[in-house]
Amino acid sequence: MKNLREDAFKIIKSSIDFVLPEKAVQQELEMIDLQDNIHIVAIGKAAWRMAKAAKDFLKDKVKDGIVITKYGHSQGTIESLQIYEAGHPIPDENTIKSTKKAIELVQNLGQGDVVLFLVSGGGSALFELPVEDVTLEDIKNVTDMLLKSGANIVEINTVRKHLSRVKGGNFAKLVEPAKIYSLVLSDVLGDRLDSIASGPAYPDSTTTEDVEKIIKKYDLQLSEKILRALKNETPKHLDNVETRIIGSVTKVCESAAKIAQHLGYNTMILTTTLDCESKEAGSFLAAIVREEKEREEPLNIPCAIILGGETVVHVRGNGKGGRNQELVLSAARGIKGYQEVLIASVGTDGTDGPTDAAGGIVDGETVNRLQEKGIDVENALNNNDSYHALQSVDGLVITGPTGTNVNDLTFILCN
Ligand SMILES: Nc1ncnc2c1ncn2[C@@H]1O[C@H](COP(=O)(O)OP(=O)(O)OP(=O)(O)O)[C@@H](O)[C@H]1O
Ligand SMILES: O=C(O)[C@H](O)CO
Ligand SMILES: [Mg+2]
Repeated sequence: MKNLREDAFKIIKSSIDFVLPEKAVQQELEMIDLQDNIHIVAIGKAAWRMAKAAKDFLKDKVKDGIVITKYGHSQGTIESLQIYEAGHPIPDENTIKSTKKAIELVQNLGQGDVVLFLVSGGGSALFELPVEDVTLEDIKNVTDMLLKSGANIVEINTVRKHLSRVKGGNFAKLVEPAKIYSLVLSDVLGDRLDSIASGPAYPDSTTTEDVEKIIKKYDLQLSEKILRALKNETPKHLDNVETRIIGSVTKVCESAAKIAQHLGYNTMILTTTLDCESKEAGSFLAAIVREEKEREEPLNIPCAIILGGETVVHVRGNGKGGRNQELVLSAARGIKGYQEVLIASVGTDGTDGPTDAAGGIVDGETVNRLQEKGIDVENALNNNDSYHALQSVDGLVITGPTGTNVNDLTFILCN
């Protein structure tokens, strides 16, 4: 007899453990021949763990460095490094303050110096100094607007890059003539290096014309001042950068599949590039569950069907939630009444939207339980209030910050 819920938590925990940054950072550093006097700059939700791994491996070769991560994501001091925490997903004063410190650290370096740049998702909010005339308040407003617009992360970052002195390759320019080795933990589908954390040390493939298209597509209401600032073009060529990807959503899907197999499920990775609306992904997953229960297709049961990616939410209500929570709540509608089924979805960083949950988990009883509590699923979805709905039926997955960030893992278990 399988306990699907227990198995789901095992799959979540073990597959996230598998993509923690330590091993990946070390393996990569073993292959690069770095001299002494290394300067570390680490940004993103996984910055602390990446920097700690680098310092533990390189030891006294590290001269100095700086870590900029989200509030609650650092785990103490690291010798020779300054540690900062800042606002995410909306940048704040500490974002600007710590970014200035990072610039101070690198701007007077010479040709023989090396910056080890450790990049992870979340970096866009945590590493920012706006172009002239644009204020932190402006950046906050534009970020909020973009995050709620339904634009995907590549589009969001296309706009952000053109308002920044560090994004879109501009940081690499500030580091010149020193060299940058960049190790990247990818949370962008397709691992687009100029999008991950808005590519501070990668030649930017997006242009001011792309920005204009995005503004039109999402009907973004921007002031004259911002529109003028968005005419800044980003660097298209960089000579001082070498970049390597050390982890991605594919890896977390592969490890989830391995664990599910080990737990006795027939297993399939359906996609590693799920990118539609969260609610629609939920409906689609429910349809797959029904197919399994009615016809045992595409896999014989017990089965685990695994998806990786990053769905999007058009936030229209004023509730609390995240894309993973919204996905499973939507899915709950389509699996109502089915026994021995489960759908889970989590952000591998441990935070889904502006909530303390990593994601959510639902089964065939979820909708009935919500009804008993007097909660209407459609209302909750319309108000983007998946967090409170799931909370009332023990449907939240809470891991705390995990120290990694390789996008979202979603899976179905059927027995
Ligand atoms: N009430 C809500 N319900 C559903 N989704 C929401 C809600 N409020 C915000 N969001 C979504 O949460 C997202 C931001 O949260 P989160 O930290 O999970 O993003 P992220 O993409 O993982 O961040 P990063 O990519 O910078 O690591 C926004 O894109 C927004 O669409
Ligand atoms: O920080 C960001 O821009 C996103 O997490 C994508 O990397
Ligand atoms: Mg992310």
